[in-house]
Amino acid sequence: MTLTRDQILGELRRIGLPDGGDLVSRDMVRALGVDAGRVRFVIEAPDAETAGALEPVRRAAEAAVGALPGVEAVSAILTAHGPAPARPAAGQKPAEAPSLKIGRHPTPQPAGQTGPQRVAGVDRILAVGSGKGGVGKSTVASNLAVALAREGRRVGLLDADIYGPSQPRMMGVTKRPGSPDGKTIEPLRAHGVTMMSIGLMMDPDKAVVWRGPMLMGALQQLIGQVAWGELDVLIVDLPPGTGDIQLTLCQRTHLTGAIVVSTPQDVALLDARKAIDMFHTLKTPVLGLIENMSLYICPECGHEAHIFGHGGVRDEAARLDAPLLGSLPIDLETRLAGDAGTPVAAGEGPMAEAYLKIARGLVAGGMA
Ligand SMILES: Nc1ncnc2c1ncn2[C@@H]1O[C@H](COP(=O)(O)OP(=O)(O)OP(=O)(O)O)[C@@H](O)[C@H]1O
Repeated sequence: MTLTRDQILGELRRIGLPDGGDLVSRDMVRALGVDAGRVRFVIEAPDAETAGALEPVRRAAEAAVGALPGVEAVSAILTAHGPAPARPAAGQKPAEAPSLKIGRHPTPQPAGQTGPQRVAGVDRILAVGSGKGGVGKSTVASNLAVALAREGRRVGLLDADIYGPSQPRMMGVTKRPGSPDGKTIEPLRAHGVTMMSIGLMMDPDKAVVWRGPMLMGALQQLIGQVAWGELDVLIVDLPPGTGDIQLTLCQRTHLTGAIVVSTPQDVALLDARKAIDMFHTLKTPVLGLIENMSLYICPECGHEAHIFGHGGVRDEAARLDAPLLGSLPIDLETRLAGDAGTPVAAGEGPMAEAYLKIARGLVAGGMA
């Protein structure tokens, strides 16, 4: 019998909390992943103090899920996401989550401000782009963010992929961000990364039909209104291609540079070249290329197959005189981990190592 999420949530519903309710009714379970007999989930406490008191609950949750038939291993991680937002005083209306009002137009640059601006408290901003969709740009962005956080950097991740925001799923975050003061948006925290996605502000069932100026307004809000805090690096996951978002970001925000992700396939490379040309035109330095889905290693026999071609990204990097920052194989665990909300870089193994290596390279090069 295959294990289901519902079975696991059923067990977790039986784990009571010291101050009433249970793990599920209090919405504390995040990133629940079931992979064959292996179950992973995160228990998210509102603050460090509560998390400290919940260790017996975590152990009880692990034991209860571990006792289900078919479960081979359970890993429950307890996290705390900073101090809880201030409670409204008696009689005061609770602060509403801010809305990124669709249709809002970008504000013009204040008089005297020309060219790309820095974001207060943020040392570096790296844009992760691609020419073609589906090459793994968001996967690379989330894993790099997590790997950099594991290297001790203070990392932010902004999902600016307006048409297909995937960071909430990949980072295992579903909560709507709050705004205690009604002006700034409180970002969320996951896997050591401060994150915000346009996807968390929108109705997931509604298709987005925004025109350029609305997109620019939304991007401006995400960068300027989110309380990012002090960051060593903010990673921006761009939509694929060369559209309004890329243009606005490069023209309005001071970027350290761009990283372009591509598969070795010719059609992907052709589009990657267009993205690189756009960054050059916008005077955004291209810091390097990352080859994703570079090869497939058969888990049964170890045979290596170059499904999307071979060497194309390396050649392109050489042509551009830009570094090849890393080559990442097609890897089932990467896909499963992304779908389950815990990027593969948060765990152990060759893929986590590969991402850590890229992260160390960026830190050593002063880019992150
Ligand atoms: N190295 C990899 N091995 C296996 N699967 C991968 C790898 N990289 C990405 N994927 C999977 O490929 C799919 C597409 O990845 P992702 O969403 O990161 O691409 P993208 O370039 O951001 O796409 P889009 O721009 O269209 O949002 C996802 O299901 C992801 O888990």
